[in-house]
Parts: sequence; C-alpha cells; structure tokens
Amino acid sequence: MSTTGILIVNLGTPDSYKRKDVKKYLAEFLMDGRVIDIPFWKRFLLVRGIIAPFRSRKVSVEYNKLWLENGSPLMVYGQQLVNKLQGLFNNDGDETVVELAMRYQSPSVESGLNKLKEKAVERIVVLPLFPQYASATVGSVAQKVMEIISKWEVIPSIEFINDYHDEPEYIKAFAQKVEADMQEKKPNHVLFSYHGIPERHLENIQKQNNKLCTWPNCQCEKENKVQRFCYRSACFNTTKLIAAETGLSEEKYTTSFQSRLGKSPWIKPYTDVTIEELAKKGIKNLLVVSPSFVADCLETTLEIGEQYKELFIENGGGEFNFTESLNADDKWAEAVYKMLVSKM
Ligand SMILES: C=CC1=C(C)c2cc3[nH]c(cc4nc(cc5[nH]c(cc1n2)c(C)c5CCC(=O)O)C(CCC(=O)O)=C4C)c(C)c3C=C
Ligand SMILES: [Fe+2]
Repeated sequence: MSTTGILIVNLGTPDSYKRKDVKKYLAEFLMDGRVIDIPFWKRFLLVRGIIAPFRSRKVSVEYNKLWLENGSPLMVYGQQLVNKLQGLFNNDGDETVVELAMRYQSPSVESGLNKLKEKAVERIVVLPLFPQYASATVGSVAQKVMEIISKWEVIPSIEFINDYHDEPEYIKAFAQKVEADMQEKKPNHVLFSYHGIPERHLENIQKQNNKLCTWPNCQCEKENKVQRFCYRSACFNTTKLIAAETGLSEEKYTTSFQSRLGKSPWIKPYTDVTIEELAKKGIKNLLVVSPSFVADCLETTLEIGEQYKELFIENGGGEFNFTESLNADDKWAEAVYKMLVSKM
C-alpha cells in the first residue's frame, strides 16, 4: 500500500514572545507579496523600516499575555491537533503520516515536507488550516509548497484542500460551540467576525478572472451561489450555514471583518464599527464568534476578548461573550479526520 503524507499548515508564530523574535516573525510574514501586495521596494521600506520595528513592541506584549507553557497557542493547538489526527489514522491501521508546518517561522513548510519525503510518501495532501480561501493565506501556503516540491527529483501526487468553508464537519464543529454558548449565555445577538483582507485582494482575483469574484457588483450577504474563491462571499456563506445549523434567525446575527492593518480600504462591514452600532442600537448581550480562526490566537483572545469587549461596553453594551475556537478539541480532530478521509 502506498503511503500518504498530510501536511497541516497554520499561519506561523514567533519562536518566543521576545521582541526580537516577534520582529523577525512579522518581517517574514509581512514581506510575503501575497500578504502585502505592493512593489517589493515599497513593501521592504514599509515592513523593515516601520511595521516590524514599531509593531513588534505591542505584539510582543500581547504574545507574552497569551503564551502557553509549550509555546504560542497556534503552535500548541496545532501540535495537539496533529497528534490526535495521527492517532486516528493509526487506529485505522492506515499508513498515513501527519506533519505540522507553519507558513512563517518554525516548523517551516520545508521541514514538514522533508519529514514526509523521508517517509517516502507517494502522495501529499496539504491542508492549510484556513477554512475560507484567501491568496494571503491558502494561496501563500500553496505557492510555498509548490516552490519546494518543484525542486524534488520525485514529485509525488499532490493535492491542496484550499477551502472548506462549507464542509459539513467544520460547520457542525463550530455550530456545536455556538449552540452551547447560546444556551449558557443567552445572547440577544450573535456577531460572526472574520479576519479581514484589503478590498484590493478581491480586485486581484477579478484580474485573474472576473467570474471568480464579482464584488462589489454582488450581494455576498444574500447570494445563493457562493463564489468560493471570493473570501468575502465564502465568509458570508459560512455564517449562513452555522446560523442554519444553530437555528438562528436572520435578524439575530451579523457578519463583519476585523484585524484591519494600514490605511487602504478592507472588506466591510468592519467589526469595530459594527460593535459600536450594535451597542448603540441597544443590544445588551452580545456573543462574538470567529469562524475564520480554527485556533485561538492574538486576533481572538485579545482583539475580540479584550479590545472589542471594551468597545462594546464603552458604547453602552452590556454582557459580551466570545465563543472559544475549535483548538484541539477531540470533536474538531475527528471532524478534520473525516474531512481528510472523504477527500483522499
Ligand atoms: C484567518 C485568516 C487570515 C487572513 C485572511 C489574514 C490576512 C492578513 N493578516 C494580516 C496581518 C496580520 N495578521 C496577523 C495575525 C494573524 N492573522 C491570522 C490569520 C489571517 N490573516 C492569524 C491566525 C493571526 C494570529 C497569529 C497568532 O496569534 O499567533 C498579524 C500579527 C499580529 C498583529 O500585528 O496584529 C498581522 C500583522 C494582513 C496584512 C492580511 C491581509 C492580507
Ligand atoms: Fe492576519
């Protein structure tokens, strides 16, 4: 029987929360032309001269707050998830090998692929842990994997799971978490807040083929036909599917986009603006869910759990709760396992 290698890839993480490691991580991450898509020299000046040196101070303090005994949450949950997946494949008597990689810093994509190469895998399945396709995340992982593998003598069969925003296993896993919080916290509104991307990234898709993303001449919010490579369309569809699974009616939820960086317009509605509006509208008990992150990280625990909570309360909101992410829950590991098996 031939051996399959699975590479689970998350965004990345600094080696420690110390400022010098955070600066190194931010520099590698933001120098990726799929993340900040401006000419190289402009990006170099912006990232090396301004963002990495200055932002690293704030981000280092934030990582310090989050850091777990064995590393950053993304790393710890990622490793636990991979161990659980390996266990599930072993139980099935399967020859599949599962490895973890980070797109930026360690363990690198190259080290993950090399481990699979040492096991003589004949087929590789790459699962970037991002449910909705974006060039900055899934596209970047795919590009890196192809760059590395293209240099191998034997190129195995290779497959990318480049979007699972509507996979029933993922939807059910999030819906169970939301349902449990709805029963316990009794919110009168649920906000689905996704990581944002610059609007320019949607325009870039149109340059490739305008059938793949018709934004802004579309209604991602309502459309039945999802444009799965249009990140905004996929996010609205994920919301719709989780809402249907949890029995939330349309007036009880909103979708928005967070983590804006820089001055160019990002996809809207913005989470901070939406939270202010909801508070001012009299929503007294808000539950925030963040389905673009399958593990808790800076953007969930601190940006939502602290900054947006403060904003909600400052603007007259009352109770604010946040649904914990899927992390390395057994149910999530089983969901990923089923998703992988169904695609293999
Ligand atoms: C969920 C998918 C993500 C998309 C899409 C995405 C786009 C994107 N991100 C930045 C800039 C930053 N992102 C940062 C952190 C961060 N981003 C994601 C995921 C997506 N990013 C995750 C999971 C994390 C958390 C990492 C962790 O906690 O370890 C950061 C670093 C933190 C900070 O400085 O605020 C930056 C910077 C851009 C420009 C972008 C769009 C193309
Ligand atoms: Fe990000």
